[in-house]
Amino acid sequence: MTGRTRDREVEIPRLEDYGISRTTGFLPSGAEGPPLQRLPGAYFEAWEALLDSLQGQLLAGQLRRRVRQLPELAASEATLGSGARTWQRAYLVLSFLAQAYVWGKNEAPCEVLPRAVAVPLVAVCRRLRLPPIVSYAAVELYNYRALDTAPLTLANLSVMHTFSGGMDEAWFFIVSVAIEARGAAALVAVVDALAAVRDDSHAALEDALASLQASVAALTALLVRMYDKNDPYVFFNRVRPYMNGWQHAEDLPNGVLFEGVLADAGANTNIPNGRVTPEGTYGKYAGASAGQSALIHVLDVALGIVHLPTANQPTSPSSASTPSKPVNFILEMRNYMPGQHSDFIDAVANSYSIRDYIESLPPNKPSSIKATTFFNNCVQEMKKFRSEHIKMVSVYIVSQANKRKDVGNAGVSAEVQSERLQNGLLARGTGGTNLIPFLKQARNETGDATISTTTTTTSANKTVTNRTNSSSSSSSTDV
Ligand code: HEM
Repeated sequence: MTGRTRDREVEIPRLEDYGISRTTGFLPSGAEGPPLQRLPGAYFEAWEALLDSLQGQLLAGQLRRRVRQLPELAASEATLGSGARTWQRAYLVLSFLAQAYVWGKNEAPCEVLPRAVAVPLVAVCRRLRLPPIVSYAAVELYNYRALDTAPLTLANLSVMHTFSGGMDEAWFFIVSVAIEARGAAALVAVVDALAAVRDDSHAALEDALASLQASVAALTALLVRMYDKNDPYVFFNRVRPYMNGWQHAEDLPNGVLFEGVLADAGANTNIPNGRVTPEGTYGKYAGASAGQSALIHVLDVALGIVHLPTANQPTSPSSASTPSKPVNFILEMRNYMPGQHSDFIDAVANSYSIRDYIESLPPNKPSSIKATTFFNNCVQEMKKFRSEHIKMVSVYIVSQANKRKDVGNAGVSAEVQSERLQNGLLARGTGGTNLIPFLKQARNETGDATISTTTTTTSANKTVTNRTNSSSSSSSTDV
């Protein structure tokens, strides 16, 4: 051990300790198997049967009535057992029913979630350490099914549930699942890179970073496959409404009342965070977003990419002169991941800093420059991923929002309309973010993690400790 590589031993997280697979990453697999396609036994049949007919019930305008008629079933170890898959399946079923209930189909949203769904949903979410609303885990991680025994690629994936019943929505989910599966190799590379830092092994570090770069490039290649089978009009008008939450929803200003969820249950962090009433507790939660993918967070943390709170932006026309409080959307999304997965992000953050290690290498040595180049290649790939993602958001959200007739008020110039859209009217993100400026900030912050090859080190005897997130950051919004 040399002082240059570390000043004290820190832990390198083991994937298996966090329920993460070396082949499927954050997607459930392994000894407990893939996600359950149905809860076992007859007890939960009423939930499953209603989910089976979700689209039909929504179209007939009957879903809400049917939810109100559900029996009050208990979600506990006595009914769900102790294995993770039953709890994950219960979360998927209940969060889909809740989401469909609240938004309906071309109906006004409903503010009160009946106790037959609200109470078990909160119980299940407490167990999984998730908020009681549909999330990336529900629509992606716990929702996939392999068509065959082959690896989880786009050619072998299917999803079990959608809200619209359409193929565009299925493809929207499938692309993310394929990204998660391909991301498994990136997670392995991150852990290998941390071990290489511990061992002060340049060769191992270069191997790990090369693998990481290739993986991130593959994620971007998968991302752009979105265009193949997800039509932007269908996505914007038929799919995206069901991804919405009720943290900043104009038509649900109080959030949603979780009927039967009472104050004492609120001690836990995942419980509705709003007003308590005799009927239940109000909660305000963001909707489902791939910003909740732990994979991207791990890559950011491993590369020393730091995301700052989003710069002040007005959140609605009426508040145009009163900027909103800055929010760190990306950090907040860690509350919307299964607890084990956000624990893993923390464990990577608390392990060695790959970036600090490379910055501490002796300057101008070919080996230092080589390691820096491998590292920067990874950062550049992450930046490319975010650039492609911004283009995609422009196609799927900004352009679609621009086409909506009600955006173009007479007398408002096209320029002002466009600016309004960009600043978060119809183009507001699922989680209520001011969309494009926020995404550009995240992309620019990614670039900030680049290490200069001319100033590879600050001092030859600098020690590498656990992560300090030393990257400088900008909130510039150049395109
Ligand atoms: C039609 C395709 C997509 C659209 C329209 C879209 C839209 C959005 C929007 C609106 C946001 C802002 C946050 C929010 O409020 O939700 C966001 C964030 C994000 N999305 Fe997507 N997204 C798409 C596909 C994906 C995919 C497939 C991934 C990768 C798994 C992804 C990864 C992310 C990440 C990591 C963020 C957080 C911001 C960042 O870290 O740069 N998105 N996306």
